[in-house]
Amino acid sequence: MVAQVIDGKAFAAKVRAQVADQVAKLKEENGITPGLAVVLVGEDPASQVYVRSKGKMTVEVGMNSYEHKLDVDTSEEDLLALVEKLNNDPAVHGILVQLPLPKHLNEDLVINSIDPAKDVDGFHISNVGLLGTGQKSMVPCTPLGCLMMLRDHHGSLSGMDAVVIGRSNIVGKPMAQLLLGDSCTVTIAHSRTKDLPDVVRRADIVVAAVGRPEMVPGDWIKEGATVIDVGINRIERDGKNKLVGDVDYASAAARAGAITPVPGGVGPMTIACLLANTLTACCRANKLPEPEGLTA
Ligand SMILES: NC(=O)C1=CN([C@@H]2O[C@H](COP(=O)(O)OP(=O)(O)OC[C@H]3O[C@@H](n4cnc5c(N)ncnc54)[C@H](OP(=O)(O)O)[C@@H]3O)[C@@H](O)[C@H]2O)C=CC1
Ligand SMILES: Nc1nc(=O)c2c([nH]1)NC[C@@H]1CN(c3ccc(C(=O)N[C@@H](CCC(=O)O)C(=O)O)cc3)C=[N+]21
Repeated sequence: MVAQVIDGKAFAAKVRAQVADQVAKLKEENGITPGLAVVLVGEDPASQVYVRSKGKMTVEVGMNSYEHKLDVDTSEEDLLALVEKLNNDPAVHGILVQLPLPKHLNEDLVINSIDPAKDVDGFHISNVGLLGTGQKSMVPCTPLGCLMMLRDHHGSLSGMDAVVIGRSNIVGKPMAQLLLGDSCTVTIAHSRTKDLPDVVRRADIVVAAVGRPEMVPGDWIKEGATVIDVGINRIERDGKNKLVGDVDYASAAARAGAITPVPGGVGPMTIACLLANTLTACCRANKLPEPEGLTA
């Protein structure tokens, strides 16, 4: 089987166009412009790239972008004070604190200090609890993007066997919750999983979120399965810097029914969903109807 390529880049452009339409409508009919604040502590080069491209796309869909770049040795007190200021700023509808934070800062404490209504990453314990109990919440962007692509490709996911490799709070766990919400039979695999190849071979849907370059080979993939590759790994090959996923693309594409590429798959969808979440947060804050098709 030769897999159909799921074009995350094109899908993300469609989502952003939908967001842009709604933003224009909000401005025209209600005089409101959604605002997204992104906080970056330190100078990690990869994080700087993401923050820059988030800012650019935020402006492209007609929203206001507020970037806060703090010194690598910023104190927890100062960071919490900035979050509090953004919580109280009516022009800010979404707040994202770029992770990972430098080691001296308590990530859980900082994330849980964000107003849950502005937590467009969906990482606040209150949003995690709402998602886990099937209530309206802010849904983490990367898993939401993966779910949108899966629903678009399959229609219903009901009854499918899904294996999520990775159990992080930002990808693996919320991804599993969303798949369960769509009535998949969900297995969460991790570094202690026994017989990972056999576990993956059972899956109709494989979501790989590990952070190990090309770890999943094609012979783990059931013929015709759908493969969603979340991994973003920078490697050097033939003297060149390359971006690869957690899946060995060539061998997996030879067996899968559909597969997301890296780059151009999950990454662009993550940013599109961040903008969608900011729009949703803005509508909720102003007690306006929520955009359709942009939430889980
Ligand atoms: N495209 C996008 O928008 C995004 C991409 N990413 C990328 O996704 C990847 C995962 O990110 P994240 O979830 O934050 O990573 P984490 O490092 O937080 O989690 C990795 C998970 O993989 C598991 N794992 C590690 N080694 C193995 C192994 N050999 N076999 C099975 N499982 C293993 C770990 O298990 P254990 O818990 O037992 O240690 C852990 O649960 C990274 O490449 C990251 O860059 C992340 C966010 C967004
Ligand atoms: N609070 C927080 N929220 C996040 O959502 C968050 C975070 N912290 N920290 C880092 C990870 C990673 N992440 C990516 C977003 C977009 C691409 C992306 O657009 N990737 C492009 C390629 C980009 C490139 O070339 O480097 C692609 O896959 O096509 C990748 C990774 C969001 N994260």
